[in-house]
Amino acid sequence: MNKLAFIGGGSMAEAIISGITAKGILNPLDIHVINKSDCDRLAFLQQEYGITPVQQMNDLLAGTKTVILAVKPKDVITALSAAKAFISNDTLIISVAAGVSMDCIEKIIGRKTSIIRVMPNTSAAIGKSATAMAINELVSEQQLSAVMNMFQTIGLVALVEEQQLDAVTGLSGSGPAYIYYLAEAMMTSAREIGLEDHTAKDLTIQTLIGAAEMLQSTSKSPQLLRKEVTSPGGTTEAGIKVLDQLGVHDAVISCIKEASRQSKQLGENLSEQIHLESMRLK
Ligand SMILES: NC(=O)C1=CN([C@@H]2O[C@H](COP(=O)(O)OP(=O)(O)OC[C@H]3O[C@@H](n4cnc5c(N)ncnc54)[C@H](OP(=O)(O)O)[C@@H]3O)[C@@H](O)[C@H]2O)C=CC1
Ligand SMILES: O=C(O)[C@@H]1CCC=N1
Repeated sequence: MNKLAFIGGGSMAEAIISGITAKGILNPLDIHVINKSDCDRLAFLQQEYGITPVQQMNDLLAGTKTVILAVKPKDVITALSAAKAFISNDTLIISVAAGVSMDCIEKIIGRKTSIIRVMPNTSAAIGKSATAMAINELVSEQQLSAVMNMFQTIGLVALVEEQQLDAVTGLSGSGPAYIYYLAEAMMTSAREIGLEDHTAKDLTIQTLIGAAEMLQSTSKSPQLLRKEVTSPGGTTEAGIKVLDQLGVHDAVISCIKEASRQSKQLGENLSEQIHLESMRLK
């Protein structure tokens, strides 16, 4: 891969760019990025990572066979409609857009091409993304291997079926936000019970890192690890009792199911929009 084109230079594009430039797998100048209108953002990405900002879609897609679609689902039709004239049968489209099916992408560009749907998360910025990807039947072994390699430089990669991507989105695509939500609550409580901000922050972060690394490095289940922290009649038991009374376990399950449902909904909304547009043109 000698040129990589990003349609959309927002948070997710930055996380991927940050991760792959840090690993040096591509010359930053070979990463070309276009936005809808935010030129300041492109200038920032250029200054921070050395990418090449682009203003016109034909310039973005000239001389590349690999495009990363990194716009919000609601912007996919406009973005791909502007791109489709410059997309050929051997272009590989890598889409990170939540919920947007390969079928929708093919309908918008009006042809079949290789498509890889990828659901990374923003921890890609530090090489720690939990990424899942699904491929269509036109993706060659060489394309899959190149894209797997690229995303493996920014974290763990799992290959899944396309219909599993909504579940992935609810779990690990949105997942960092759930952990930040927990961290916010831990830090707020720490301040309220008398700790300095910097101490609360350091202890919270180290507790999250330590717990995550314990989960990764031992074969013990989360339940067993939790039991090991919980002394009968002790502090943890008192705290967890409150979480149970407040239904936090069930709330987390509902949260992930709802995020996954919304991923599906975003895809359905787009599909409906494409259908209405095709009826209008008839
Ligand atoms: N953020 C996350 O944690 C994750 C996001 N995703 C997915 O990644 C995608 C992007 O999300 P995110 O980066 O957060 O969104 P952002 O809003 O941060 O970025 C979207 C970018 O797309 C650009 N854009 C919009 N329309 C067009 C267009 N027609 N042509 C070119 N560029 C365009 C915007 O440019 P401008 O500002 O000029 O309008 C903006 O820079 C979404 O589909 C989301 O589902 C997937 C996994 C995790
Ligand atoms: O919130 C969103 O829609 C995107 C998809 C996964 C994470 N962020």
